[in-house]
This record gives sequence, structure tokens and C-alpha cells, in this order.
Amino acid sequence: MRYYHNLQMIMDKDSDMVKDQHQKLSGVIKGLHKQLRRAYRESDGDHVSVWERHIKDSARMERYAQAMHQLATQHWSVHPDTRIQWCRQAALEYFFGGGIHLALEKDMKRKMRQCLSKTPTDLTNHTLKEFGTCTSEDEIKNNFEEEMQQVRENIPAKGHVRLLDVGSCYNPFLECPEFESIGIDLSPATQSVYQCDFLQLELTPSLAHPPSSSDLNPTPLTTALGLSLAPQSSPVTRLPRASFQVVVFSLLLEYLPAAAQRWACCVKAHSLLQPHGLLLIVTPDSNSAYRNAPMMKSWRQALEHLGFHRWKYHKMEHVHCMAFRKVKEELPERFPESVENLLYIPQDFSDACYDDDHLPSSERDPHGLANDDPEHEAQLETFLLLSAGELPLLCSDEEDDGGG
Ligand SMILES: C[S@@+](CC[C@H](N)C(=O)[O-])C[C@H]1O[C@@H](n2cnc3c(N)ncnc32)[C@H](O)[C@@H]1O
Repeated sequence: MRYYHNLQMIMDKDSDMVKDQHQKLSGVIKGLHKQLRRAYRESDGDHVSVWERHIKDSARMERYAQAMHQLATQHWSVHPDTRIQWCRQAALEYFFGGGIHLALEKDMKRKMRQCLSKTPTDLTNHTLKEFGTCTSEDEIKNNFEEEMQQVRENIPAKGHVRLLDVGSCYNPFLECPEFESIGIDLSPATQSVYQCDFLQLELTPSLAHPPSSSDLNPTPLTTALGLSLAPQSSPVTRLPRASFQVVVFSLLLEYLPAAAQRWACCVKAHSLLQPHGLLLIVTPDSNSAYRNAPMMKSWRQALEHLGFHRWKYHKMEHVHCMAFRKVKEELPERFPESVENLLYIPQDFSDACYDDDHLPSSERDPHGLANDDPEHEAQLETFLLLSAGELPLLCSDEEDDGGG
């Protein structure tokens, strides 16, 4: 009896220590996000200078990287790594489970409905641009068959799905055999991740001969992209357009304090993707599916302006998971004014989350452990604290095009 009592005490103590450490680690994450947002707010919108100062603080970014790595691999590893698994499953369903085919078929039917419901005089410049000169059902079907054939030829072989994980930290997709995963991060936590500031990444013209999926022995992606074999020590400063089939932003966008920076990342992702490629976005939110539904709708609109179509959406307990497919090859020439503001996060509007001047400054409180957050500031934090454990499906958007 006494033995079990002692064992219980040891276990309680252990569990307190784990909780304590968990809180410290999530404090490092939370502290950095908060400091960045505060700096941005005080800069009067000058996100460029804020970012320049931020990326000089390599010691702080390294602390963050280690904390994130530890949280993800030690504290959350007791549960399946669901955000990563969700991304993996989405990409597999899309490329190998008929997802892409269904999505294109839906596009074709939509075009057919819209195009055929118009009389020739209704076909304004806009609709002509959108639907070409298709005026008959047969023509639309033929175009679809041609496009489908091209898509089939370009579907990557398993093992060669080219995936760019932005803000990768520890390259979790390296363990997925279906992908050729390139992880990039401001401050890599592991050797396999390339150092890269995605905001400053230059885009070069597409490769004349992109690594081919029909090729039995395609050139390794790193070779094709001219990347070094020593990732961490070799910053990536440029990448060719249209060289990836999947781009992942897992817990990336909310790190960036300005909506304009989030927008810049999405624009870049569009350029880096091949036609019909997938942009996978995971963002924290421990509220119910409906609480931030307007924000998700707004993000969707932003991405649609860029030429993406939302294919799949799941609200899990602590995160929103979204898959957008690239449906237009070229970016539009113009965007609506202030379109970037569509990519807002609740903290953008909240004065309260900066209302902590009475607390030690982040310099004096380098781990951001002060427990001062108002509720809405707590999305990532709750996610971090509750861990990405079991993330049951709470909501899936039936209106999306085929992804369930
Ligand atoms: C919350 S962590 C997410 C890590 C990982 N993706 C995951 O889901 O566990 C955010 C990561 O984004 C990285 N990051 C932020 N801005 C970046 C940028 N402009 N370029 C590259 N990485 C960036 C940070 O260094 C950090 O490692």
C-alpha cells in the first residue's frame, strides 16, 4: 500500500515537473510572438524595420527554435502529431486518392453550368476571360479531358512529392516517405533544416527541366534546386518558381506580426507551387469552430484573390487545418486595396494584449513567462499548453471542392 502511495507521489511530482517545463517552453514561444507584435504596434506600421531588428536577434530565435522543437517532439509526442499527419493525409488524398481528379471534375461542371447558362451577350469580357471561348458542352468536356491528361502525367510518384515546409523548425515531414521534403526556417532547430528567411527569399525563373515524376530516377530535389548538402550552415536565399507540389505553413502565419507579411508569404507560396499544387495552412485556435469562422472566411477570400481554391478544411480541437489548391497559374495583375488585411489574426486588433507595460519588459522577462494574457491572446498559447494531443474533428466544410 505504502509502495503505491509513494509511487503515486513520484508520479505526481513528475507530472508537475513536466507541466512546469511545458509552461516554460510555451512561455518562450509566447514571449517572442508578443514582443514582435508589440514592436510592430509601436513602429506605426513599419514592419520592415521591425523584422530587420528581429532577425538580428539570433540568440532569441535560437532559444525559440529549441523550445519549439522540444515541445513538439517531447511534450506532444505522446500523442500522434496530428497537424503533421493531417497535412500528410491531405496531400496523399489529393495526389493519390482521387482528390485532384474530383476537384477538376467539379471545376468542369461549375464552368459548364456558368458558361452554358449565359447567352452570348452575357459573355462579358470577364466571363470570356474566365471560361475562354467555351460555348458548348463538348468543348468544355474536351478541355477537361486534356487538362486531366496533363495533370495525370504530372502527378508525382510516391516518394517524390516535392514539399516545402516553411517555418519547419525540425523538418517533421522528413519522416514521411511519400515526400521529398525541404524544410526552411529563420532559425533551424535541426541539421536537416535550411536556414532561410521566407520573407526575403528571392524567386528565380522556373527550372527548364523540373525534376520529373514520370522519370523512374528523378534528380533529387536538392540537386535540382542547387541546394547545398549541408542545410543548416547554408542559407537558402533563392528558389525557382513552380518547383513544389506542396507548400506547408504549419503555425507560421501567426508568428508574423503584420498582415502584409502573411500576405507576402501566401503570394510567394503561390509562385513556388506548380499548377494544381497544394498550400497547406495550419493555424492555432482552441475556440469552437464557429467563434473565428469569420476569420477563416476572410483568409479564404484572401487566398481566392491569389488564385487558390479551398479544397479541404477541418477544425480540430486546437487548430484550423486548410488545404488550398492553386487553380490559376498566374497571379492577377491587380488586387483589391488593402487585400492583405483579410489575413488578420485576432491579436492584430487587440490593444489589450499589449497592455502589459506594468509587467517587466521582455528584456527583463526574456522568457515571456508573465501570466498576463487576455483570453483572445491565448490561441497559440492554449494550443501549446493543452498540446496538440488528440485533435478530434469538430467541423469540416462541406462546400469545399471535394476534400471533405
Ligand atoms: C510555431 S513554429 C512552427 C514550427 C513547425 N512548423 C510546427 O508546426 O511545429 C514557427 C516557425 O516559423 C519560423 N519562421 C517565422 N518566420 C519565418 C520566416 N520569415 N521564414 C522562415 N521561417 C520563419 C520560426 O522560426 C519558427 O520556427
